[in-house]
Amino acid sequence: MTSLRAVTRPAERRPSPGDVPQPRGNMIWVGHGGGMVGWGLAASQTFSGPDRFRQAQEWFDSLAAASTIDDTVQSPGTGLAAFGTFSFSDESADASTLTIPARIRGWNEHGAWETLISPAEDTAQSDEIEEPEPIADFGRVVWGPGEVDEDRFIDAVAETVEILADGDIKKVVLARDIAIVSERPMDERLLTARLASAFPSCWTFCIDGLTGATPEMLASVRGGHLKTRVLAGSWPTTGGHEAAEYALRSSAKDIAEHRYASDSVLHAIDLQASGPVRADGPTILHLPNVVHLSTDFEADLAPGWTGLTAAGAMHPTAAVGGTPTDLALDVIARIEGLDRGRYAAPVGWMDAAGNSDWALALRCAQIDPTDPHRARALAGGGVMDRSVPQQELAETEAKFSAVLHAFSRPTA
Ligand SMILES: C=C(O[C@H]1C=CC=C(C(=O)O)[C@@H]1O)C(=O)O
Repeated sequence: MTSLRAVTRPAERRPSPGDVPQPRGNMIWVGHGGGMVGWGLAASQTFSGPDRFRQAQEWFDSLAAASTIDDTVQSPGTGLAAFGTFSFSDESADASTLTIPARIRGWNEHGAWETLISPAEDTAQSDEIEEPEPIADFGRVVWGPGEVDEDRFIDAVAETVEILADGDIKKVVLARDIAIVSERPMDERLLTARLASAFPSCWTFCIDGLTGATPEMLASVRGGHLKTRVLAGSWPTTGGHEAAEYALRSSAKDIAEHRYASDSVLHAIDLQASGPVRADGPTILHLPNVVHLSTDFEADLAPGWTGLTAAGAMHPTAAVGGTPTDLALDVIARIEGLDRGRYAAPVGWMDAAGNSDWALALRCAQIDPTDPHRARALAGGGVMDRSVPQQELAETEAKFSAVLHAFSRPTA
């Protein structure tokens, strides 16, 4: 087992996107009053199959136990920290990964810090930073149908509605994808800066080229306390926020759709909690492009649970899978026509003190690892027996507009 040495010291200021030296290969997390940017490689591991979350936790725990951590800041994310993305499906061709960068710069409401991570035997850590490559716009960006075009998505929703009419399956979440092509290589620093400023109430991320701003949190853990935000039930804000909120509040289909998602999370948290689970919702979450029904849960985790294993046990919630889970996943595998890759699965970070944020990778695009001019974005929605295919399509369009905003806004 590799052993590492992580040294964290206070920093004078929070990093700006221009401090990150490279356009791609970064680990970026921004949201809710703090953030971290990481680059370089100290250690990395891939995981696969149904057991991938537990494997990842064990790998990180053993590495942390073998490593030396010298941390004078002692805040969430300081010391030894890893960033990760996980595949949606147990059978996905995409690997799930944890990566520990060589350098992390972070900030929160208490201040800023820097962590250098190197092999334990390197006693002289260098804090020299290479000259940053200038941030460059990607020029003209075009997008079009991916593997599942609009007609195919409409057919898939209609077919699913027929299946749901039998009553055994209550809800299935179906997604479609679009292909994005840029004139010049995509720059993660620019994409995440745009997303973080346009969606301040979301968690903006870029890990392994998976880049987005998600409003949904599976497991945010601080000092053993878990917070979860479940979203399901949506209305596009194309006709204004007030009209969207009214439509959502009075839609029996969306209220039922939300209930399935929040119940699925509550059942999982009940098994993970050491005491009572507090719920707050459903309330309405306003985003620029869409409004959602939203419920927050909080609980103290029982011994043995971590943010990652809790997120893994919740996954896939009925916000991205369906109800009942197994039957819904079966319909998705038969009808959707996509490998979802890391879309709609946990994305986030963890530290050796047990703090973590594992969000659901929604409103995101995966930059092609072999061609930085290309990315694939996915978006979906909950299909119920009352769903209208054209409305579900419009919902995915509104959801796509979040990530497309980051690709399309002209530079100032
Ligand atoms: C599956 C997605 O959204 C989920 C989260 C919020 C609302 C949803 C809905 O109303 O269908 C979905 O459950 C997506 O954004 O791709």
